[in-house]
Amino acid sequence: MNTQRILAHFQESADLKMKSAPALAQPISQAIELMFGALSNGNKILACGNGGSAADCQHFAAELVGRFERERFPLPAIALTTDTSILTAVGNDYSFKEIFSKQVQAFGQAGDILLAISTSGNSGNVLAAVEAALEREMRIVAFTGKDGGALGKLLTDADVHINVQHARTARIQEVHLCAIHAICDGIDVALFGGEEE
Ligand SMILES: O=C(CO)[C@@H](O)[C@H](O)[C@H](O)[C@H](O)COP(=O)(O)O
Ligand SMILES: [Zn+2]
Repeated sequence: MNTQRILAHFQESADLKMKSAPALAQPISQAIELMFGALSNGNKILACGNGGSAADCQHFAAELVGRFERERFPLPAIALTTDTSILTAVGNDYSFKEIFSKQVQAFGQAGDILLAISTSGNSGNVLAAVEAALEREMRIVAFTGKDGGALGKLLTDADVHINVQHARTARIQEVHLCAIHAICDGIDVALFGGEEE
């Protein structure tokens, strides 16, 4: 295969990251403050998304429960994408739309955070989870792409919206992962202090 096509993936990904950074720095900083505040109060973070975004939820939870770059105590974050018995039972007995919202109703408490990831902003199960979380007085950190979709419109001023304005799902996800790592780093800096860069 012509390597030009492969090089173009790297170029587009790098370009979008650089183009997105100025607009995303502020909401990422707000997400760090919101999450650090919740964790400091004894609250937890739940995370939901589909496909590659489900993997991002698990990636994020692993870095909070395990560690990111610094040795520290475990922080409470749960990916709602992993328990196949819950996912299949709720999907089978109720609907696929409810696979995350039922878990938010089961585990979510006021003051907890829902990390909701959808590149289209239109996945029904993520929207239902956000609605359930808002009903429980949780706050939302939403990662979206494109125009933010219906998810962007559900958010309140108390929530955080990290929107990557691009049409291509893969590219949006690559920026989401960079933002997730920036949040993990920011939480560690909030806990332990760090070099201001
Ligand atoms: O990873 C990818 C594409 O890169 C896919 O698995 C993708 O995540 C799936 O098509 C998702 O169902 C898309 O959902 P969403 O991001 O629009 O909420
Ligand atoms: Zn993918």
